[in-house]
Amino acid sequence: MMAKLGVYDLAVRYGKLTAISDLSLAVAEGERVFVSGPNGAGKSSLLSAIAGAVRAAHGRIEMDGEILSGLGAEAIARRGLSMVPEGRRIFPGLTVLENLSVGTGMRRDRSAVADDLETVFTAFPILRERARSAAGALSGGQQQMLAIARALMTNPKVMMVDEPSLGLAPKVVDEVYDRLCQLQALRGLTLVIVEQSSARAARVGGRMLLMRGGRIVADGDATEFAARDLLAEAYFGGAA
Ligand SMILES: Nc1ncnc2c1ncn2[C@@H]1O[C@H](COP(=O)(O)OP(=O)(O)OP(=O)(O)O)[C@@H](O)[C@H]1O
Repeated sequence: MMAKLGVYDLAVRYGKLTAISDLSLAVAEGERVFVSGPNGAGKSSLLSAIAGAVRAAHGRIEMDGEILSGLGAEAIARRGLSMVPEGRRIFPGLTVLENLSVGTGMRRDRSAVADDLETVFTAFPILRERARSAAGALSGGQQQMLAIARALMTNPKVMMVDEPSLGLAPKVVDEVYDRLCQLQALRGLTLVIVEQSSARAARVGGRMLLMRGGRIVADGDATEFAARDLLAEAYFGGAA
């Protein structure tokens, strides 16, 4: 079967620094894939290259067999792939509604935009309640929901989320993942999520990739990684 998302022999460089090398990856439609690994492993670079936010030095990226590499970020988003960047990057001075409307300008199907707005408000009722509030006045968890909701406004088939847990309390992280999983089920989304915690990934469930030095060094079910990390913690006291 053709992969929903295919990455072939990808390399990303920043000047002399190689952030990603020889990376290949196939993600099936509807799959949930966690990407883990230490700081600097290349997780954000992988997502950014797929989304067209950074240029690949070489390699090929395909969605549904169509080549995405070389297209700009907006063209890629229009084809149904969107990214929620690390640190959320919402516009704090704009209202929630204005934040959600950013990026819908490129779409001509206004009634579909209204439908998508309704869908995200149904998925995140708090955003409907706070529609006229400044985004900067939302809590951290609500800002993360807004960032996810904004990415949904381009009606993606594949969504990538860079560290949704960052800076959030565990209970809030639970809620963010509950919403993400609901949305995935509802829309048949394919999800790629950067998540440092194997325990968290195992709890949510899915496949997990471990990156190190710009490569994928392990690929399996998240529960296996969590079990391994627990074992390492028991032996080495948390140095996993
Ligand atoms: N814009 C950039 N310019 C130069 N070097 C960069 C840039 N972005 C990332 N790097 C470097 O590329 C390597 C991979 O970084 P990347 O952010 O992709 O890793 P990461 O696994 O997402 O790490 P983190 O968890 O810290 O975000 C690191 O050595 C980083 O310093």
